[in-house]
Amino acid sequence: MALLYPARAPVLHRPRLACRASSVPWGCDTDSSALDSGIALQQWLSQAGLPIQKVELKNVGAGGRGLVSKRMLYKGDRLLFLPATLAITTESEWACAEAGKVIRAKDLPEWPFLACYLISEASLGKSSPWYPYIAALPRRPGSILLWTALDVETHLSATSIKDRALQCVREVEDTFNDLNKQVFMKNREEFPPEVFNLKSFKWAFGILFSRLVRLPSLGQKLALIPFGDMLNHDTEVTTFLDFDSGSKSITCTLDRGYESNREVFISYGKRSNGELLVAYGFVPSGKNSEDSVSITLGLDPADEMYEAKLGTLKEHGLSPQQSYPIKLKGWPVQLTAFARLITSPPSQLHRYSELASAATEEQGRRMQPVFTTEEQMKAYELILSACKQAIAASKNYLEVEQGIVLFRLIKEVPRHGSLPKLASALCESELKILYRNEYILRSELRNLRSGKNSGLLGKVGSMFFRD
Ligand SMILES: C[S@@+](CC[C@H](N)C(=O)[O-])C[C@H]1O[C@@H](n2cnc3c(N)ncnc32)[C@H](O)[C@@H]1O
Repeated sequence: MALLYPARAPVLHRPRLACRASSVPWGCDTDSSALDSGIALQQWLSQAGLPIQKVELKNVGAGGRGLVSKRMLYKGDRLLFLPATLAITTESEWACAEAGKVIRAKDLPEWPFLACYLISEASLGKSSPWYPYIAALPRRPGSILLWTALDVETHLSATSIKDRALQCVREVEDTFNDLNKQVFMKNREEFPPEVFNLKSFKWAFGILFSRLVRLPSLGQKLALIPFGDMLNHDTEVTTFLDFDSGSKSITCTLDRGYESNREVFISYGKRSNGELLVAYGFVPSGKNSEDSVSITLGLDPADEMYEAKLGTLKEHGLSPQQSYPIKLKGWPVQLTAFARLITSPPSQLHRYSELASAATEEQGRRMQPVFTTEEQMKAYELILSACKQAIAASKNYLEVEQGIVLFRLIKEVPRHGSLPKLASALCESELKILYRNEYILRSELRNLRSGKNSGLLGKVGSMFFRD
């Protein structure tokens, strides 16, 4: 691939393999040394060409460190102007050239490539040109990778993100196992096991999950942006980091003004609270209009039309179990179509294909299958029962957890990290969405039974939302 911009590391220095530090993890302890290493990072960046900033690194409470305005900032102001050479991408030069040569020859996807790069540079300690940056990275990056599979099972079972969380942990482990077999074990001199192991891989992936950004102006290229990655997320903000071809630097343009000494935020993308927990290890406390709960419906194996429905679903690229995101404003039209198919009697065989098509992401946006009142009611009853089950699971988790918290307070048993707290916050935000949808569904069903159109759904048999 052609070089998009010069990608040399700031200080060119090629350490020998023997320089690798043997212990993992790297980075700083966010409770104590975080701000010091962050300030050292700022000094290093200024020497390497980062202009004087309108924001400075400070402790900001819930978000750990963040960037705070040094003076009044206005909508449209641009921040950072970080020279592109100070961003870590797949084009950055490897301080350990031998390891870089092996990895480049494997033509890896960006994520595992960058994970290997980060481990390689981190293990070189001060011999890596990125040392001041790596020293300021959290030793325990907040992402689901800090959790064990048992933690996820214990604390996220009542939430709709559990499967995604488990899949995420599994995929990172599988990627490590593949690389270990295919690359590390075959090149032990460049990839010693005390450095390239599952623990360091999870650390690197945790850093990538919680800090990597896509740069739209560079064809969605992935990059770690020192200092820019100290910006915390706000669900209402739309500002994002990008490469600016005029200044040949990474900047962001503010979508709003900030008074002096206020934390400045960017957006990590449109994500539900569950997705933020999995990738970034936090649940936002305020409103999140992108928040959603995944509702899963499935074909009933006892349905006499099971095979016919299954075949139709397959034809449309759907599985016998499908998950759809429901939001505060309601559920997607595709979910109604899927529920309609599941509840369809044999006499409706001729409509199965139409319903399966309307249950797909693509077609659901355009199609408006017409339902009779009775058909609509059956579909809503099914969705309502899925909501009720999810509500019961969340309430149960919160009750048990609150009981345990009381027990912990009495016994002064330390909590295991903040997992229960995060899981409880997620359960509470999911419950809000579930209760709202339960309310809408009940009202709709009441109105359908009495032959009234509630106005909540607009036209009966029409849509709820089409994103
Ligand atoms: C890109 S880093 C931002 C810098 C980070 N605060 C630090 O001290 O290194 C992303 C991490 O910041 C924290 N974070 C970002 N936005 C947050 C928010 N709105 N609430 C709580 N934590 C947040 C999470 O730990 C997340 O994994």
